[in-house]
Amino acid sequence: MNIGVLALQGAVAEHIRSIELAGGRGVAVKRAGQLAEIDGLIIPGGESTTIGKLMRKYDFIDAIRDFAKEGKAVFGTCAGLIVLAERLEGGEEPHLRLMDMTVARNAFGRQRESFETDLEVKGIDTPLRAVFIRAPLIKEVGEKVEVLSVYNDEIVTARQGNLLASSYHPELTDDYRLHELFIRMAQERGR
Ligand SMILES: NC(=O)CC[C@H](N)C(=O)O
Repeated sequence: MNIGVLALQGAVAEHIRSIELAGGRGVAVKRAGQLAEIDGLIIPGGESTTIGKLMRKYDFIDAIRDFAKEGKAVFGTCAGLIVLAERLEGGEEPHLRLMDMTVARNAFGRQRESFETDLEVKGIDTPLRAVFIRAPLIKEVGEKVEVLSVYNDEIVTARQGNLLASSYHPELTDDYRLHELFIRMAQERGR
């Protein structure tokens, strides 16, 4: 499976490493034309406002929306989750509007800006090591969205068909099982 990582800003090399550990081929995606060559796309963590601006500038908005509507898999991590959301709290302009969820940015506040924890995730047999960095939270989801994990009663991993989202950074540890799950999602389209 060729898995692209949107390479406009953020944690690109780390995702490529995790994709390769999970048995996929990682590709840095810098132009919208490259979407034709990949089976799944990861939108990395970083700064969502910046990623959104660059996506508009380099014509990625409609291109990624079409890619997802064809049934190809898309995975947003941290800032990437914010970019996937249909709605953002605080009246901020959403970006791709693909996943039926309302997201709060920087939802952990200053005291707990960054931390690591072990998370139960549906579909993964033992807890996943997760790194949260100024992480967003999913405040509300539509009926097509399946909640895959919660942390302190808040939703931090979710799936809607071919779309996957995590509040945390799964690429900053050696635990690449969420990348394995995503590669399986990308394979489902190929059948
Ligand atoms: N680690 C991250 O991706 C942080 C996301 C950042 N807080 C944002 O709003 O874009």
